[in-house]
Amino acid sequence: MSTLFSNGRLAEAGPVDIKVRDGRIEAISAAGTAPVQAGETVVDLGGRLVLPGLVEGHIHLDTSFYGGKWIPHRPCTNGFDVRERVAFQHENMAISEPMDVRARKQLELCIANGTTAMRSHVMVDASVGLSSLETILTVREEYRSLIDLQLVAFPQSGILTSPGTSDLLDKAIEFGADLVGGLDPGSFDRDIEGHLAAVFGVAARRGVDVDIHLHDAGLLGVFTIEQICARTRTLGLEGRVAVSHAYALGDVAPDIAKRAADELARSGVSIMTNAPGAQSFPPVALLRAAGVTVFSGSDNIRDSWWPYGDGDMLGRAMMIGYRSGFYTDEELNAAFDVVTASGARALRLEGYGLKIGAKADFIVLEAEHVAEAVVSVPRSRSVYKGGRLVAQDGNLH
Ligand SMILES: Nc1ccnc(=O)[nH]1
Repeated sequence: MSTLFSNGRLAEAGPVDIKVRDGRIEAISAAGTAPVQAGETVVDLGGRLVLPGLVEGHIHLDTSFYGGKWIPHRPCTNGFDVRERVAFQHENMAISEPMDVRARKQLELCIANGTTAMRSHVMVDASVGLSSLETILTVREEYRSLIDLQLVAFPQSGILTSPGTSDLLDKAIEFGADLVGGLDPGSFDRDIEGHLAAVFGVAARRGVDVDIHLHDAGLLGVFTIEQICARTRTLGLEGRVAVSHAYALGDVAPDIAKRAADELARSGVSIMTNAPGAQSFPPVALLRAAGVTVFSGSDNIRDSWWPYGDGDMLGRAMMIGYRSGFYTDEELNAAFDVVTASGARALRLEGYGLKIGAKADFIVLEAEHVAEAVVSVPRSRSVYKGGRLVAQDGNLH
């Protein structure tokens, strides 16, 4: 089965025809030159810009209440406190719609905005066991043709301070999770080496990648990053480990951030940031210049952590650029890279990009070029997954 997408515009190559067969890009040629085969479907892209599918690299499908009733945000009582936020999360989940209903709504929002690949953290701890993972695995199956979804077994209640979690993380991988996660080894479990030994133990035993939540500020956070880098290199996991949030990199003096960036680059450890509200956040340009893969995600969409989030990774690129002070075309292109090619590298996506042999996952919208798309965030888009139209102008097809 083949489709010819005629008269599209690639960011770097001008007007093109894109031939798609069995979900993959078979050929890209100058517009008007591709021969139309008998029985082939032709889709005229009308000169619009064709961009690769957006990569949602960090989301919590199990804990959002997007699409359900509005639950007002509760601030922490004494400054940002992960333990307190997790307690609020438990309370709110108890009064929300069923998890599968909420997860579907969130997935559909993201797909409609052009996300074609996603990494979601799913709570695995003594309180919920593997039940959240079981639900999200079922939902993943339903949406298999619309989105590629990786799941991280995420110890939201710590590992050492939540007895049984270490074994649960291991079981979660057997059960279908793709990666193992972690959470603030220093401030939450108060035992950096013990926590990391558990996380990397699962990674080594099960042969899975790692993605660790690290909200810890300042030098505690930087020290934790150094320990994560050391373990990554010891196990030869370069390119397979991510630190999410890494607020600390935005707290410390530039020379300390630069040294950490060099360590991250040499260890092949990527950094995820969502350009979070009032939190300090990693210096994206400095990290990229050092060779660190920086990727992004919505993180929380309408949940106990904050009321924001719309599942639009192009809008997220704008926020990253805005908070980073990115103004030049080169900088705006860098913000776009964070939500596309860098995301694909961090997630180790197979067949990503607008090239021959890649999956035909792309979005089509009205913009002169990438830089303009990042600042204008056009709402009107067509989203193609494996060459099939899956969403149009914010609605699933
Ligand atoms: N940003 C976060 C969302 C959910 N859980 C966390 O630990 N952190």
